[in-house]
Amino acid sequence: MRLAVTNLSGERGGELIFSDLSFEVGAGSAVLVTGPNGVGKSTLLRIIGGLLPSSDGAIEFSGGGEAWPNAGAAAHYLGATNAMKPALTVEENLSFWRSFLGEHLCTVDEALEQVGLLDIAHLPFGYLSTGQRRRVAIARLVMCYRPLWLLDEPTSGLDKRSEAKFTELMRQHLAGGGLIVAATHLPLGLENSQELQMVANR
Ligand SMILES: Nc1ncnc2c1ncn2[C@@H]1O[C@H](COP(=O)(O)OP(=O)(O)OP(=O)(O)O)[C@@H](O)[C@H]1O
Repeated sequence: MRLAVTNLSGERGGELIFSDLSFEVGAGSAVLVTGPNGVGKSTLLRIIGGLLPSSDGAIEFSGGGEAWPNAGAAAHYLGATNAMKPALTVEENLSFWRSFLGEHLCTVDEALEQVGLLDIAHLPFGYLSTGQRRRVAIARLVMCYRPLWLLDEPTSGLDKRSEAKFTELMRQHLAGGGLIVAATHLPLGLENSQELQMVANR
């Protein structure tokens, strides 16, 4: 599988944020998107995931067959807000995502075990600390398969131990032929990665 981004432009609120951006990433590899605050890293991830329209250029996802016909279908998107309902328990949130996403790799309990949160599965998501919330969102990635992981500041709020565990999970994903595009201000500890430095458009 391969993701190719060619001459991509993105805008927010009618204003051009970046233009002529091109890169490719293949199976087993990661792209780390870096650059100053506001340069458009999150915007880029959201455009690749099909959550925002591009204003120009092309995004091609090849080799995914009928199951993954485009980048949006092939992607898990881990954004800043974690995509969980605060009033539902951790277990209820992940059970919803498991039935919604399909492509099961493991059960809810096994996913929570992987991020070390099985003991708080009964708590409402809204009670959790910042780092615990992030770890529940990471459990979603390992519970249901998607070849392309789009990660927005994935280690934000994680303690050292959780960060190391997440690096291990990203390595496993890459070793299984997965792809990662991550916006980050911090190194993620991945060997098979290239950096895409975004620079201000204005
Ligand atoms: N809905 C919106 N309307 C107008 N401008 C927006 C909107 N959303 C974001 N922006 C602007 O788009 C620009 C790019 O934002 P984006 O979140 O992609 O940056 P980023 O590189 O991810 O920043 P950071 O490193 O702070 O996370 C910023 O200047 C932001 O203020």
